[in-house]
Amino acid sequence: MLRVLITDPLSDQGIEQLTQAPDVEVIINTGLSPSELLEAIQDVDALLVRSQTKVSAEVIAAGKNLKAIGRAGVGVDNIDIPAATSNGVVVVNAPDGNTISTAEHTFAMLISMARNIPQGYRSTVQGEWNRKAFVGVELNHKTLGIVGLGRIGTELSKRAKAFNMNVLAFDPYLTEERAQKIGVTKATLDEVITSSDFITVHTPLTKETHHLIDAGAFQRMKDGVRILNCARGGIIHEGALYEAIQSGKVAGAALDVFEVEPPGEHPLLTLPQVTATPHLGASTREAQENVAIDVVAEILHILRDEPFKNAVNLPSIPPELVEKLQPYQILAEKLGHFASQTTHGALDELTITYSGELADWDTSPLTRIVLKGALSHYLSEINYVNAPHLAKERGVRVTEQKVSKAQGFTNLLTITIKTDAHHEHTIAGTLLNGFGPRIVKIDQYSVDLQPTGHQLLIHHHDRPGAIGRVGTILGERNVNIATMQVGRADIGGRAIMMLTVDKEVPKKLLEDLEELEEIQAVTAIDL
Ligand SMILES: NC(=O)c1ccc[n+]([C@@H]2O[C@H](COP(=O)([O-])OP(=O)(O)OC[C@H]3O[C@@H](n4cnc5c(N)ncnc54)[C@H](O)[C@@H]3O)[C@@H](O)[C@H]2O)c1
Ligand SMILES: O=C(O)CC[C@@H](O)C(=O)O
Repeated sequence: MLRVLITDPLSDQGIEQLTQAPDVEVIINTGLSPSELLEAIQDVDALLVRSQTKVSAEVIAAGKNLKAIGRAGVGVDNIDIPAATSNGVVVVNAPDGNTISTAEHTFAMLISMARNIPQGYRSTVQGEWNRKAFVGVELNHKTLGIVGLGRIGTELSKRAKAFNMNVLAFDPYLTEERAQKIGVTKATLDEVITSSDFITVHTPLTKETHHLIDAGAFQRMKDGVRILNCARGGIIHEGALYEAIQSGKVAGAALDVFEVEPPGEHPLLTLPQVTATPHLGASTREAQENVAIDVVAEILHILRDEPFKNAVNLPSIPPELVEKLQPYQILAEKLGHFASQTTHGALDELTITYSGELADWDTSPLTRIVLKGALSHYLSEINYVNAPHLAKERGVRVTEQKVSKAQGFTNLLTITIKTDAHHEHTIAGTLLNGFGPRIVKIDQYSVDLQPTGHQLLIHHHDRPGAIGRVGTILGERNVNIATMQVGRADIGGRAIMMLTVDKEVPKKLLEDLEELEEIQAVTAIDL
């Protein structure tokens, strides 16, 4: 049974998907203290959170069975991603489900700030009728500066244009072509800062964006500028914003997020120019349903070893590529696993050559899988999330090569492995239409082998009787040979036998085979 722990409030629709899954046990435990979380995480396969639960390195390390962390929403700054990666835990989020809600919320805050709606409401319910104190500004022809033109920034720009605003956007990944398509003006950060009447941030909180809008930036802004943050507390320096409002430079600020949440008795909240909401950007029925459904579907895919798309600590793969590469997954993993079992010593270098149709695709996901296969011989806690990280940590040099010719095959995946004991082996495999994965080459020998079960790779001299003697010894010890292939470099020279046997071959039997005069080496390989 797969155990999924939910520690933040999640929409019922998402939870239902889990409770209806016959292979899943759902544990809902919200509002846990850090020590309670350390206890609760111990034997679960997946953890589902929103933004409240702090998923620290300690929490991840305590999750001995933890395979996936799902974030019902976009921002994953409450999750220690490097710790998840090195522990082989996939982190998935639900990046699309709350985009519209957050863009609408930001726009709602923008209009209400321009027209002093919260201030006017507060005054009116207090019995005042003060029409002079709350004179606002129009949005028409004003400039909105957007920092971060991702999903939310883009949706916001559409709403701003509908109100006849000029939109300036700064995003390091924004091309001129995309800016034109969206209908915004591509700008530098400085242009956004110096030319906007309203400035809104929609970036993630990273080392680069932390305090991106600081005292220096406020000084360069237009007098009477209005500021919005519906992304993450910390992108705007709160102390500098306070000073800029006090000095009259900034006419208003609308904040949905704070550096520390809840902000408590925050100085900014004492200022009448500041309107605030308690991190409500994604708080609509629709957004919460969307993100819960999306993230639960992803978690189920991961736990069931099915393809998934929204991993934060894995590069995203376009669906059409997932479809193309999926049939190669078993081949890639088995080849990696095979190659590592044929060598002695610590893995030093791994060269993966993609030939034929494979040469035209982005094969980096297959490289992860080859690495996982190769390293699983050495490391038990390996998966395709942490495989590149663990390979790098151990100093394994990984090289990918692409060759359009595939030696007569439509596709060919070749792995060359070198160890510090100067062992080098090459193994190649292909995907045969209708027949699945096949190993077709071991070093210089051509073979045709299904990469499955217990295998014996025997290096020997090509002499009469050698094959018979191996068969006799195996038969005497009750080891049944299912298939056998022989390959040789030249008559009477070096040769290999590749045997598929029905059970694991005991070490003593391997040693006895090696005692035979014609035999040079015997390696048991489990695939
Ligand atoms: N208030 C809420 O409830 C709420 C809801 C959803 C998302 N969010 C937050 O909103 C933010 C944006 O979400 P999104 O879904 O649009 O994300 P996104 O990934 O689609 O967009 C982020 C954009 O920021 C850009 N960016 C990164 N670093 C930058 C930098 N230094 N300067 C300028 N641009 C930079 C990226 O290129 C990207 O285009 C995130 O921080 C997310 O956590 C808040
Ligand atoms: O869980 C929430 O409501 C906040 C979500 C939001 O901050 C996000 O980054 O997706």
